[in-house]
Amino acid sequence: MSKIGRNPGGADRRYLRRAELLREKIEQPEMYPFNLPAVKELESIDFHDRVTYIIGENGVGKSTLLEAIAVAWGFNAEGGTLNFNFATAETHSPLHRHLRLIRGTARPKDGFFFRAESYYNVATAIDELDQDSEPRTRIIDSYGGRSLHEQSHGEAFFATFMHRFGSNGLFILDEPEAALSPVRQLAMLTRIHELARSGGQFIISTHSPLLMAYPHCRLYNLTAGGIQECGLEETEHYIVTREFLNNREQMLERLLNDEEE
Ligand SMILES: Nc1ncnc2c1ncn2[C@@H]1O[C@H](COP(=O)(O)OP(=O)(O)OP(=O)(O)O)[C@@H](O)[C@H]1O
Repeated sequence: MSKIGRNPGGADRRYLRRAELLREKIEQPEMYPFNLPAVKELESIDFHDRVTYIIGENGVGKSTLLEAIAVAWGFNAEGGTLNFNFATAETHSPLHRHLRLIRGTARPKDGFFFRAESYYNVATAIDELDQDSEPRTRIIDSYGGRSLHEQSHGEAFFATFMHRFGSNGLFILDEPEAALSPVRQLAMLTRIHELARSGGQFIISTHSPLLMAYPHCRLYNLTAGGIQECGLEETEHYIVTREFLNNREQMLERLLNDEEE
């Protein structure tokens, strides 16, 4: 079992310090989500005061872990702020009931659980809540004023990060790069920096080597062997991307193994 590194000494500005798995209460360890390799090996995970990245192969359990942390904190399983409580499908795992969250002394003033896969449902929930409300109390105004459904996926995601995310917030983001161009991903790094400097704490699951490049961070790699802390340049995402950009011709030749047509 792995016990993930503690934060070094100094002032602790984290809202969420640690998540611990309460293994003794698990009744069916052979069932999802307890049978996921990353969960099997998890004991506790310490969060960075600015950004904690959760990375790993498709299907390793990143969304499951992030969702459990978000739900244990009080967020809606399908995403949004702490005020959202809609549910289009009850598909979230019971992992949150087996997590103990160790909170900091400071309380966040803002927060958002963003998950790319169900952001459509958040957009619908906002439209519905705004349908009968006074113009001056419209929720969408805090997202930039334009229905998220009337924007492209990338525009809607980006409007949320730029307008809705505020100071002193806890932000849990599951694959926020899903619809963002490389330029927007870089702009998102700037936004993360602004928010982190004004008291924001982020937990981000991502496949993007651009988005995982924020330097004030802790990066955890979920693998079949458990969870390992690593540096950006040790990640497969960084290594494979660099290899490809530096040796595109050779890699394509190997990948496509072209025969005369
Ligand atoms: N409700 C469920 N019941 C059973 N298995 C599930 C359920 N939801 C997800 N899984 C399985 O659990 C594993 C982890 O899924 P999860 O979505 O957490 O992976 P991920 O690391 O976020 O993947 P990706 O990078 O593709 O988003 C997958 O093999 C998936 O098929």
